[in-house]
Amino acid sequence: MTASARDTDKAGLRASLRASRATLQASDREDQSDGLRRVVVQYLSDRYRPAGRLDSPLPTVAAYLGVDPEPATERLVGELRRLGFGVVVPVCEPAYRLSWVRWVPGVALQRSVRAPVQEPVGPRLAFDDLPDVGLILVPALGVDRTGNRIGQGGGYYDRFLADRPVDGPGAVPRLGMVYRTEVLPAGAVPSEPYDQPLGGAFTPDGLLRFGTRDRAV
Ligand SMILES: Nc1nc2c(c(=O)[nH]1)N(C=O)[C@@H](CNc1ccc(C(=O)N[C@@H](CCC(=O)O)C(=O)O)cc1)CN2
Ligand SMILES: Nc1ncnc2c1ncn2[C@@H]1O[C@H](COP(=O)(O)OP(=O)(O)OP(=O)(O)O)[C@@H](O)[C@H]1O
Repeated sequence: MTASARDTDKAGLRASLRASRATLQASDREDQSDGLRRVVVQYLSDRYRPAGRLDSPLPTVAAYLGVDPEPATERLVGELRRLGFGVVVPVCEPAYRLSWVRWVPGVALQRSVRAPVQEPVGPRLAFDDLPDVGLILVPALGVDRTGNRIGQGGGYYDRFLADRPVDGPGAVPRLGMVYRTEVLPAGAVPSEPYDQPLGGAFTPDGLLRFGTRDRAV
């Protein structure tokens, strides 16, 4: 298949995932967002607060601020801060690049000039200048069981993740967050060479691990 045929496939899949996301009832989205919050907090607590290690420093989570009808993340980021994790969220920069701003409860938000998302006001940091990021939460419209992801179509996360190792020492787990109907069969998301695979994805039912490679999760 040619690259342009795959682009058309991707556009069709993106439209259909957007349409089905839009049909989820608000109460269902809230329930699933609450499930996602618990699953992510459990994952981070298991990893960074195992019994007997109550005083180790906690890392920063590269999160994002979900906008309806995305899974809501406001309670999640609030809970992460209360637990002592750092939280940063992305800011859309020119040329589909991301910078990162610290999120704290009550921080002023403004709408991005580049995408229909909310961004905190504050100093913009390059990812490599963030100390100790332990998890990258990746927004997605859908993921397939090989770890291919389809997002909103800007290519922001593909460019960002391309600069970072998916496995080996120093790899930070990059895990999607989707509603339970958005986990698709292997191969359902058309993949281009620039598409960056995910090590797994959170759903309201738990963390799914993807791929035969030794991706960080
Ligand atoms: N909450 C959130 N923040 C994020 C992302 C995301 O997917 N979710 N991004 C992930 O990269 C970046 C922003 N990229 C985005 C690009 C487009 C749209 C979007 O919704 N666009 C139009 C669709 C236009 C069309 O039909 O083609 C829209 O739905 O109104 C959203 C985010 C950075 N921050
Ligand atoms: N590493 C890269 N370098 C240059 N262009 C890229 C790179 N990654 C992706 N792109 C471009 O970005 C465009 C959008 O990619 P894609 O459809 O995979 O976005 P997406 O993953 O759905 O979006 P997002 O990451 O913003 O949620 C593609 O047309 C591609 O040309």
